Amino acid sequence: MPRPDTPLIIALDYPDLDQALVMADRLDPARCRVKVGKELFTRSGPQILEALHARGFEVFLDLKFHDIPNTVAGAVEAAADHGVWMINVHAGGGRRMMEAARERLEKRRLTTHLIAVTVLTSMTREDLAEIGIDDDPLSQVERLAALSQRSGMDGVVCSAQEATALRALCGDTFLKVTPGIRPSASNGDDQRRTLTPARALAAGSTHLVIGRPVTQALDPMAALVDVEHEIGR
Ligand SMILES: O=C(O)c1cc(=O)[nH]c(=O)n1[C@@H]1O[C@H](COP(=O)(O)O)[C@@H](O)[C@H]1O
Repeated sequence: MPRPDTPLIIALDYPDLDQALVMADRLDPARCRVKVGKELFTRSGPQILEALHARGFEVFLDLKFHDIPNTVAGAVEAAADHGVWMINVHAGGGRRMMEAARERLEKRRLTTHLIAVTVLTSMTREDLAEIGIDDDPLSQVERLAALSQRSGMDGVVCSAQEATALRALCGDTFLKVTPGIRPSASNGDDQRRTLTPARALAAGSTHLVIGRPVTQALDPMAALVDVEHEIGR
């Protein structure tokens, strides 16, 4: 199966396997990747990964591990053993945690992409202040992205609003996976640091994570085609 030549990752945020697969069956694995997150994986377990792989999809398993180094290294190894395309940890777990995750994958020669979440796209400067970080999201994202790169991550999750700054800081090949993508007509839901698909790509995002604007649309496929047109695909 050739790698899909697309930056699009569709978030299958559904409460069970059946609903997720109804959506997956309407998508083309040559035109997008899919993301399995905490709710779906907690309900369905690895079965959903097998079902998506059988349909030819590359899967981002988004479980955002954040724990002591030894625990995260084991969790990352278990996730990568499912043969997924990408997995993630929280950069806030620190250098030793990220290095332990990277070392475990290297020891096992597992080639899944390993990236770190910087500042969640739902968070604002005020949210950061409430957890004791008196700084703007961009500065905190830059700090965590630099640490992630030094700790052996392949890239980060950030808002597309920070992608241009991270391109300058970490280079073109460092992955910038950006959720919080909102076509101009849609509302932001619980997201706070958003950008449209076209502006996100122009800013330097390497991958766009899109959930509700597609999955909750009256016609999900039409919504996806609109996004593809917007980014010139
Ligand atoms: O790691 C993620 O994927 C993630 C990080 C982040 O900072 N913000 C964020 O929204 N996400 C995920 O990206 C998806 C965004 O979905 P929508 O807001 O519905 O487009 C959800 O599955 C989130 O769990």
